[in-house]
Amino acid sequence: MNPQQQSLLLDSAAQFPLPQGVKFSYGTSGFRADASILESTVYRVGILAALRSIKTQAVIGLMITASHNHVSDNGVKIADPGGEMMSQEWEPFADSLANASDSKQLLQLIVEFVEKENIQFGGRGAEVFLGRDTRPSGESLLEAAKQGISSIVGAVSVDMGVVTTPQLHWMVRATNKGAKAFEQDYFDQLISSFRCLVDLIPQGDRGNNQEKLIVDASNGVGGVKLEVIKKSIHGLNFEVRNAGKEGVLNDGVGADFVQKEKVTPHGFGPADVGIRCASLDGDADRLVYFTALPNSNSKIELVDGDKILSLFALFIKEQLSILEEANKVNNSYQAHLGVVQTAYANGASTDYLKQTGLEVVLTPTGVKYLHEKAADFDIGIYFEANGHGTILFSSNFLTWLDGRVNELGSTGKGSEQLKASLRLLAVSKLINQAVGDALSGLFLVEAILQHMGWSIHKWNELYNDLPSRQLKVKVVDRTAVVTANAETEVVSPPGIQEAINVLTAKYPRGRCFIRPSGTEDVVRVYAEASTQEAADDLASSVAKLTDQFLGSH
Ligand SMILES: CC(=O)N[C@H]1[C@@H](OP(=O)(O)O)O[C@H](CO)[C@@H](O)[C@@H]1O
Ligand SMILES: [Mg+2]
Repeated sequence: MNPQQQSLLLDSAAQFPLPQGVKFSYGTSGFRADASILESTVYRVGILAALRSIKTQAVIGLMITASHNHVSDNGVKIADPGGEMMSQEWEPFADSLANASDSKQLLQLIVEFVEKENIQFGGRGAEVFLGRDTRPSGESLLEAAKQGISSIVGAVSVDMGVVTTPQLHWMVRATNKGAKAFEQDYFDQLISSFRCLVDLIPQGDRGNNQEKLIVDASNGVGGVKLEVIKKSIHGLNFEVRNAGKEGVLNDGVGADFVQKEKVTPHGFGPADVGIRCASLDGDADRLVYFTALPNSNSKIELVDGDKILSLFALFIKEQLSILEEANKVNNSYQAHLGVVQTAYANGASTDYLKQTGLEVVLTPTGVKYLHEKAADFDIGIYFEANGHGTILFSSNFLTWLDGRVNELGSTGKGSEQLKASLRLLAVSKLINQAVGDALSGLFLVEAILQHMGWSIHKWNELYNDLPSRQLKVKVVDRTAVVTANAETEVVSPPGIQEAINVLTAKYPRGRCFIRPSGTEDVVRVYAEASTQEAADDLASSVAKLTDQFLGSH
């Protein structure tokens, strides 16, 4: 690093002092905190993004959002060249940068890291795409990010404006693949692949497309984008509520609220009972469906990420079996389909998926783990119960599919196989290949429901969720809980797992695990059993146990 670069960094960093008494940690969702203390963090993540871009020789994304959290919070995270979350190898560097006490220490950390990683300045420079959600603090934090990026000589930032998190990831991925990546290109891809799926629905099966869908947009960026898409999309009748014009972001609205509270969000009333509704979170990377129950005090039937996954898996399996019929003759590609869940997936969903003959893999909580695992398959479908997920297609499989389409299209034969291939290709374009995306997920759900001719009720009846309960326990040191087997077993402190097993065995269909949260200073307890009372009981007795073993605050 030359002296000119070093003095540029020193001068610029001095304008973003670290707030007193806070410790930042790059968790499952990047850095997150009250927006008022985040300027230095976002500035430093700007530097990090520029370095990452030089290292990878590719465009990197920097997103300013705190997703479903309170409107006064904000956060920042990095998208890697393929649009995925930043490599975990760089997380410790992110942590030390964010916590460097002054500009001298910051510079020293950067100099050492640049040397260790052999980051070569003076090549093609760095390019960072910036995005932010609708939070009012986003604008000033964006300035901090720009300053961080421009403190690296030759680095440039491109402001994508107010976008959903998945849009920014998509733009990074598309640009690095040499494709067009403006917002309009994203919309065009969603709209045309949705259209393609709807046009491929066998005649006579189109039933439910006139039934209205209502989308709760959490008063966030997803609502703004849906209103734009609504102007150009055909074949779907939907209304956007909580679009951000009046209400407060994530306040009694949105996917996180609906999934946790299991009641209708603000803006929904008795007139909506029985209607198919969807809910996005604040940065539109989570999606759940619900329908309000009659005479029930706003209670809902929740159709969560597990059921979205099940719907996608069924549809894809159906298309693959059409192709496999033909493969018996052609002896060609055997696509490896797999689904990825976490321990929070409802046990009934895992049983259902296995019974349908699907390969199910569990990973620890956090999208980066699920995404990585899903990428091992030709078609890997992953979802967290909270509604974050997507479908990944391997490039080998897509190349094979393209070839199939050309072959079948030119001979005019095998129209069922041609349609199945075209459907799978359309799904690969509709669904975001970079990260879970509520908008693309929503259009895929809608296309599949139309294809199946299913109502939300029929979809919800795929299986019945086991009653479950989640609790949080504040302990002295949550890192004392060490887990194994995708967080389903505690290996330390010793003895606690045996005690959990004894309690769990008392309840029919009992299942229970504890793990330290990656985003809050708590240990989470999850329990499920055949009745709600039993699930509640099991959760509270394991919470007590956790408290006994780990001591409360
Ligand atoms: C039980 C639960 O919902 N956990 C969430 C939550 O992680 P925790 O590590 O449990 O705090 O936030 C993550 C980031 O948004 C999300 O990936 C995850 O699913
Ligand atoms: Mg989110």
